[in-house]
Amino acid sequence: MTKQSFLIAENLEYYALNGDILLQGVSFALDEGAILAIAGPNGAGKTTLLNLLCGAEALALGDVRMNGQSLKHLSAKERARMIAVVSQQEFPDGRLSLRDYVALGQIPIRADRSAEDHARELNRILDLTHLGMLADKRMAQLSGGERQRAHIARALAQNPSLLFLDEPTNHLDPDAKGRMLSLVADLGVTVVMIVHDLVMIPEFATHVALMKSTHLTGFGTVAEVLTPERVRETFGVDYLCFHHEGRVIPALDIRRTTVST
Ligand SMILES: Nc1ncnc2c1ncn2[C@@H]1O[C@H](COP(=O)(O)OP(=O)(O)OP(=O)(O)O)[C@@H](O)[C@H]1O
Repeated sequence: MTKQSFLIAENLEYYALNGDILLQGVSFALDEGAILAIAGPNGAGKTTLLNLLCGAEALALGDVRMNGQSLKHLSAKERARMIAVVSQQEFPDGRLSLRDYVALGQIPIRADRSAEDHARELNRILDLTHLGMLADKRMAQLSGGERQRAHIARALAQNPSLLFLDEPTNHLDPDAKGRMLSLVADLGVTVVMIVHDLVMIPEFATHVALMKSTHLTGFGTVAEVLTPERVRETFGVDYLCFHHEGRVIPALDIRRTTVST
């Protein structure tokens, strides 16, 4: 018997209320522990796809299966024990302390551990995300980058087996960006994230889903999908690869746009 993929998307379709197609014919299979970067031009349908995969929006057609179970048959409680999501629309109560905000992530798994174990795990996550020193600050007092790290820490506190992130490096400076993506890549959980910065993808992702105008233009390993030809076809910019100290360093020539998106 062949091993079943951990996350399976089968012919996903989604429509706006006025009937416009927002997503069509999206199918892929991802193994456990893979890090999938979803990339594509603005308006391609990346957030729509992420929302369907995590169950935030109901599918018009198709199915999403996680660990063999259809998302349609999972209760909200079962989903919360499996999936954590950091969207672009996180508006926490500014009066909450950072520590209390991150602890909200532990609610779905509260019964799994003792209060002491939860407190210990919370401190570990605050350290891991370099937020320990800020734990008593109120959410309203944090900078944009600190708040973004807090959202990710809250998601980690949920101890998910599948983590969905919509542009996780938003507001982060280059050093914090690198540290956050390394952290996410080393978690050992399956991750699906929208990434705008193409040059980050080879450093942290194992797989790429390229999107354009409501559908996938490529799905596969980074080496298979992130090629100069496909990037030019999808984004209309030149994707260059430099060799430096035994590594391939990608770059975008954004002044050489070739097609409109
Ligand atoms: N509820 C909705 N009703 C109508 N149109 C929608 C709705 N949600 C999204 N759209 C449209 O669907 C398209 C895809 O939106 P989506 O947010 O998925 O794109 P995206 O690839 O995430 O874009 P960006 O990179 O700009 O965040 C856009 O043209 C958007 O205007």
